[in-house]
Amino acid sequence: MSGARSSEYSQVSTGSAAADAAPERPRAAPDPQPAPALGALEDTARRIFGDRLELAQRYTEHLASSGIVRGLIGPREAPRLWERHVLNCAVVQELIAPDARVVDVGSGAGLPGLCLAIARPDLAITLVEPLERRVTWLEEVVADLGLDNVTVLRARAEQAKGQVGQVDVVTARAVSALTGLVDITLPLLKGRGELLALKGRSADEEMKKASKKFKRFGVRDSEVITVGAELLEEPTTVVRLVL
Ligand SMILES: C[S@@+](CC[C@H](N)C(=O)[O-])C[C@H]1O[C@@H](n2cnc3c(N)ncnc32)[C@H](O)[C@@H]1O
Repeated sequence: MSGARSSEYSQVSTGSAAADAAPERPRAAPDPQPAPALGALEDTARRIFGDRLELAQRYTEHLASSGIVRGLIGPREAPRLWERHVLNCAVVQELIAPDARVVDVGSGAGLPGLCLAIARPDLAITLVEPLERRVTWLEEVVADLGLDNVTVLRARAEQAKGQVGQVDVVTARAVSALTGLVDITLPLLKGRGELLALKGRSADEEMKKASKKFKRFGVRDSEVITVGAELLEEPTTVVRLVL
């Protein structure tokens, strides 16, 4: 594409913790940014990632450099990659059972899928992402980090059912409002498992609107959970639907 290279910055749903990451369309590719130093967050990050923290740092460097240059994340996100994105996503690990098979729908720059794969090498994670440019970036990062528990699948969620096998948990962040998200994610569970949708302040309202569809999909239990409150200034809100 000429001059005005099309850019696909990570867009986030209204009211989410990362709501300020609104899409932008600059005329030229933005400059790479230095990965933000952990600083005061180092202890927290060590508690979340343990001895995998160096891998998380390398991932954050990818986000700040090629992730920004190639339009997967907005340049204004660079200074707050840790608290708004990487740590905020990684704390969701506490909701996932050991050795679970996880599908992250609409992974974009690997949020939350890559954060979970780094924090939890026991998980088998498939990143489902339709856009080629994002898939290429994800494959490069997965190879560089040596994450052998990750598969990258170029597909829309609606097409992925036959390709992902049995799934225990589907994750999604900033892909769609819950009422649309249930349509594209719950079929992947084939009648058994959980959706963990990372949401913001709109979680309760989204749950209310989507609840009309729950019976149709066999949702047995639903709740809005806050995770990471003891670790993060701004904890993560998760909608959990159990089939
Ligand atoms: C706003 S981005 C969010 C990316 C990442 N989850 C995050 O939180 O930064 C939405 C992503 O969902 C992907 N997407 C949109 N519709 C999808 C679908 N039907 N199935 C799978 N992915 C989809 C887009 O290509 C994009 O990468």
